[in-house]
Amino acid sequence: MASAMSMNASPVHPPKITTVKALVESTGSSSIPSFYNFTPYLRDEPIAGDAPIAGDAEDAVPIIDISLLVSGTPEEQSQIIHQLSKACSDWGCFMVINHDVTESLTKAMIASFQEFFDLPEEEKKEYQGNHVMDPIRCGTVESTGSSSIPSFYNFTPYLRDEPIAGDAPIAGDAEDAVPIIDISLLVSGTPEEQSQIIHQLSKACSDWGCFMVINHDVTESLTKAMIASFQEFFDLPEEEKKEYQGNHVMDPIRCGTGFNPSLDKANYWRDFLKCFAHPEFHTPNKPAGFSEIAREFSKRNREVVIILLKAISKSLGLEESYVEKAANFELGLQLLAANYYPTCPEPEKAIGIPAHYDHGLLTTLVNNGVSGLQVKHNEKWFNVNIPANVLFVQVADHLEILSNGKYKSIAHRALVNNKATRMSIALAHGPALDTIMRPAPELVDNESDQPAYVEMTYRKFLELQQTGRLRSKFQSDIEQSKAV
Ligand SMILES: O=C(O)CCC(=O)C(=O)O
Ligand SMILES: [Fe+2]
Repeated sequence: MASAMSMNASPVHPPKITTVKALVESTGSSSIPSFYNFTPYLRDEPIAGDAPIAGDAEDAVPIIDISLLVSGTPEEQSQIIHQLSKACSDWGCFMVINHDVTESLTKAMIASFQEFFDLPEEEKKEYQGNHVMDPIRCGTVESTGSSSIPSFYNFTPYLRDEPIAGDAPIAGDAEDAVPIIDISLLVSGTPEEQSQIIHQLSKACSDWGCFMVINHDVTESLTKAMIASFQEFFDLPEEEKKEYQGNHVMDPIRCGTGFNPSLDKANYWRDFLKCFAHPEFHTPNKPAGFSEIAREFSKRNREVVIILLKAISKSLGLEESYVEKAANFELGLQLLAANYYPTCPEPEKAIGIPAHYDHGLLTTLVNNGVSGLQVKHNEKWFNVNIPANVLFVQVADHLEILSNGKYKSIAHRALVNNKATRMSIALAHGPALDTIMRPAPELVDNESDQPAYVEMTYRKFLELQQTGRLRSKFQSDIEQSKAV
């Protein structure tokens, strides 16, 4: 189901292998093919902040005396060419001295730009351009006189999708720490018990962004039947599964491999099947019984989520059907996704699903007893082992948007292992596709408090995410400033 992708160079696809499962079954080798090797891409994860600051570069950045290139002896010239080669390969930058861009000309240029910026706003407007190809273009970031920036400049929701893997330390297992919510007390507890659970939910959503739900109505036997049925689907001959291959995020049934094939750099060690389960129900018509089990499983999960959304609304100080109404949840998109991670001979090199945030309101997740899920909490990765009778629930992007950032969607990823095939089943419970989602005005409560998120429909959000444009919007700004 997953969402926030952060990789966007040209994809590298394995020749003619349609699923990781087929690959594993056909090779049985002890190393993984190079196009599954994720380690080169671990380097390009951070947008900001994680690398230490080593000091000023002046003493170290190479210095190139260009006058020697122009009028030096042949030895001097080749020495400078050697220095250039080292500068370009070691640093990617250098300082040029003794050139003909005179200091006085540079000073005059700076002074002249200063004078331009000092012109009355009206006069500068004449040169306002919007397109990177406009031959003259001036623009502005207005001073608001406030300590926060207007929401339409806020790129942080999109910056947050930075980490692909590996940067944060592993802090250990999360079971002892992830909050546990006894949903039966929300349904039939005393008023005191109910408000205690609502308080626990509020803490769980704001401190962690995830929690374990116990005593719910998705029975262990139903979950087991669902897992077994997905296993049968993945065991179908490749030819039969091909029928359900879909390419577009809006295809109601989609099976494939990877994560976001139009954006993936490396291949992910994961096959998937995704079906829209609500408002319309779609599933493959094989294996036998699959559709009935999937329908019941999706319905029961949805019932749990409705209970949780009511309690979460209350925990935000809103009336209990607030989130459901704001998201038009009656027509909400529910996506049933199964992830299949075969055993991997080199698990440290590959990744099942890179770090991402889910896009709905809440995600409910179960697995087949094999671990691999990690969540990021306080800048550390925690292993999450989901017990058989527990629904693991994650806060997703649209609850973050609706709560104006009070509750944040949680970064998570799936690692692979060399011992047992892992399967997880995630249900993304989202708003209706054409409902415009924005922060609840009640949670943007005073003048200085701006809505922290841009409004858009869930459909638009999904489409932008799929093309990588939630993130590349940010990158195009970098391109523009380079192009000036
Ligand atoms: O396999 C897992 O545990 C995580 C799956 C996931 O994050 C997703 O499907 O979005
Ligand atoms: Fe996810």
